Amino acid sequence: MAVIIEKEQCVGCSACVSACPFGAIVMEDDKAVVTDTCTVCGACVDVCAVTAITRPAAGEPAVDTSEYKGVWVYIEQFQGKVRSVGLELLGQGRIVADAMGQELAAVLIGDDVAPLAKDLFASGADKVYLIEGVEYKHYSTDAYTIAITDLIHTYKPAVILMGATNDGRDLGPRIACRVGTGLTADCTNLGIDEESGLVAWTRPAFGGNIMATILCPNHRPQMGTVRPNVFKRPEPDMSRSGELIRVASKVKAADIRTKLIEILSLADTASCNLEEAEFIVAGGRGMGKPENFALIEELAAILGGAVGASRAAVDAGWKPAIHQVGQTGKTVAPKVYIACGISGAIQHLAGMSTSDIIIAINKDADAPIFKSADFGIVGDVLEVLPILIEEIKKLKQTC
Ligand SMILES: Cc1cc2nc3c(=O)[nH]c(=O)nc-3n(C[C@H](O)[C@H](O)[C@H](O)COP(=O)(O)OP(=O)(O)OC[C@H]3O[C@@H](n4cnc5c(N)ncnc54)[C@H](O)[C@@H]3O)c2cc1C
Repeated sequence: MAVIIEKEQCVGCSACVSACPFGAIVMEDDKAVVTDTCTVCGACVDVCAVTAITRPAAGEPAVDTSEYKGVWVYIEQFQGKVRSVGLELLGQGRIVADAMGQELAAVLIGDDVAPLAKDLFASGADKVYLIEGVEYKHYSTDAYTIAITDLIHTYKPAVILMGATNDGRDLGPRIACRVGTGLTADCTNLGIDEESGLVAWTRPAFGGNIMATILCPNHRPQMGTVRPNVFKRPEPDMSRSGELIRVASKVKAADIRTKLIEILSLADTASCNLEEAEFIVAGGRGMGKPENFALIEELAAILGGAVGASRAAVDAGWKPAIHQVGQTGKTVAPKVYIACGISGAIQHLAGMSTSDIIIAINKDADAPIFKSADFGIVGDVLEVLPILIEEIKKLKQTC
């Protein structure tokens, strides 16, 4: 008996090879392969970030799925402010919970964050599980993993939704491994599978060439990370209230193996903070060369927004991948999205079509982007952008 490696899921990072104390995992064609010397110690399972490795089912206790009830949303907060993705997921979690006939709960962890609970009730939560303590003041993998894993063992939720953010991508797979369930990472949609009543998690697969819908029938909780901006935040109803459940912290200082040295101000990274931005100015191949992105950056800075890029611009090395918007980039939903020299390929639209207002600048009047745009300017982006920048500067002076 050996651990099971799903070759399709394996990303070839070889973390499992390094973690295995018995040398029982080897790389073959850039994929991990397990050999007969595997003792099923689980060291590889713990380090696999994409949950490609599982322990064999034989001998494992069967999960009684009927014991698991309720839909949970992990609420990410930073410096005492709830991140938008948590509220977006509460909105969709409410729909899922209602369809399953179950309660919706928010999991809120931090130092002195209890006042945030009222916003979570207002956004649809029936319950808030609150874990407070100085050890949770800043996110740490160890403290938050221990806290949520313990909460799951105690209260047994049926479903857990997390943002596919840096923190959620760190926490989700780790917790899923600890509680012995599966995780669908980086979902772009979710709903209920009518036949089974299970959560149907949808995510791009095979490099974005197909959309896969994934079910988790045999293990609990059903877990997934969902990209920010996929769902709209629900309108808060401040008359709603719910049950606040305070849970004692079991984390000790010695459990936390990392030390926070410095928090870099968001101002330093504002231009690539696409998921939270209200204004995004994005450039594509039509910008012509990397130097021309200075216009995009200038307009974004004047608007206090972020800089986006199409995959063509990223592939050309004009902008780092962190700026890419689209199916294999970030999903964004700003108030205003200005697409400059971007044709409007379906894979780009997949990441920005829920923006409130889309403005397109393109020299080709037949470019597909105009079909999705609220406002279109047919013209050379290198002529239009300087005029736009000057006019907005003038407007700002008079306001
Ligand atoms: C599996 C897969 C995943 C993908 N994921 C993504 C993704 O996440 N994000 C993404 O963006 N793409 C993605 N793509 C690529 C996508 O299909 C397109 O190739 C890409 O979006 C095109 O980028 P673009 O619009 O900048 O370039 P082009 O399609 O080349 O369009 C350039 C546009 O600029 C206009 N133009 C040229 N010069 C000027 C000028 N001087 N002034 C004004 N307009 C001008 C042209 O008329 C044209 O419309 C993916 C593709 C695949 C197969």
